[in-house]
Amino acid sequence: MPKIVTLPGDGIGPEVTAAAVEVLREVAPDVTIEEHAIGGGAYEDHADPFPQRTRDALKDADAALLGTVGGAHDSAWNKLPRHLRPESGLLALRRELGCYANLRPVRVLPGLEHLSPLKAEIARGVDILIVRELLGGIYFDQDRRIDGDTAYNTMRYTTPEVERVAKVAFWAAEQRRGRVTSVDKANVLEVSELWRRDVQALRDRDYRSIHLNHEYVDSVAMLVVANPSRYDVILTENLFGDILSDLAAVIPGSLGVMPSASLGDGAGLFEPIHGSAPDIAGQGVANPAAAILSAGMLLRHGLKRPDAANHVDRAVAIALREHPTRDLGGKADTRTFTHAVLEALGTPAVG
Ligand SMILES: NC(=O)c1ccc[n+]([C@@H]2O[C@H](COP(=O)([O-])OP(=O)(O)OC[C@H]3O[C@@H](n4cnc5c(N)ncnc54)[C@H](O)[C@@H]3O)[C@@H](O)[C@H]2O)c1
Ligand SMILES: CC(C)[C@H](C(=O)O)[C@@H](O)C(=O)O
Ligand SMILES: [Mg+2]
Repeated sequence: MPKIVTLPGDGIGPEVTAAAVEVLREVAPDVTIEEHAIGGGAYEDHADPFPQRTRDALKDADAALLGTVGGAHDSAWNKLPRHLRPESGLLALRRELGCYANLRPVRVLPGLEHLSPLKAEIARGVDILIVRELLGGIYFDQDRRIDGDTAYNTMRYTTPEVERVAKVAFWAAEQRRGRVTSVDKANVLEVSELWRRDVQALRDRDYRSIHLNHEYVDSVAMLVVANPSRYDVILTENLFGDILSDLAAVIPGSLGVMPSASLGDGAGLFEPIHGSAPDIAGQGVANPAAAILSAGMLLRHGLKRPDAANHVDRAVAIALREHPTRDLGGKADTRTFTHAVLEALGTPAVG
């Protein structure tokens, strides 16, 4: 029996994870689901944002489903030594699982372009996959410190790190429209120069059927919202991918519909890309679509159950059409939306 570890975390994390778990129980009733602590709450209870008990539970898990971690800007958690902060728990989790490739799909489903603040003709049919490198770059380099009134972080990548995530992007493009745009800042940064060189060399050696081009991150930040249909797969490093994926959430209309899958050496990690949304936490109004779609990605990539995954995607699309949540300009709260998904799961697919 497959085992899934859920890590609800902080803020709206428990609210959206509960919705995703309801959906998982419906479409995969044979799966064992075990809940564990992470983030600020875990620090409060266990003095560690990624407690040993959570690490142990992950050892024999087939996949992990995360909610969100972190507090508001004025939270006392932000004054803790960095390794004890909620976000450090999440970064340690990603490292523990060896999840180096973060897949962040950006899709405007048929008939849902009205949920986008962009013109319908720009949003219609958008289907981008952002492949974000997740274990390297400026996030993880240990050459970092605050030294009086000077602070340092280091962006460093090695060829093996670039190649392993680029392979995932090329593999994904092979299942899609065969195009990869590698995003960097090679006009300024040596790290990007190496990134570009290695991605191009890998394409020329092993993926000659893929159309690869290179663009600068500042330009992509404009083009991805001005003309999103020009992109198929976007491959980029950790920090650029973090920023571009929140920006790309504008296309479908909200961070609340943006799921992700983090893949690598072992069990995958599945999580919405949004944060703990302290401004709405506890009100029961968070959009659980991103968490439910992340459970769908877990079924697809983690448990290799594409039929169940498609079933979930379709149910979420119906619920978004009929009961959009407040972040999308609708009225549905978390409960109403989740009910709508569960109801849609019960109706047979047409066509
Ligand atoms: N993966 C994660 O756990 C993760 C990701 C991003 C931010 N964070 C943390 O979350 C905290 C808050 O960060 P932030 O405010 O910059 O970003 P955020 O993503 O939490 O919120 C940004 C805005 O989007 C809205 N929003 C986000 N998700 C939503 C949803 N599902 N439904 C409706 N509205 C939603 C919020 O209400 C807010 O107005 C910080 O502590 C940050 O470090 C965690
Ligand atoms: C909370 C933070 C560590 C995280 C990141 O920067 O990767 C978040 O912003 C995300 O996008 O998952
Ligand atoms: Mg982010």
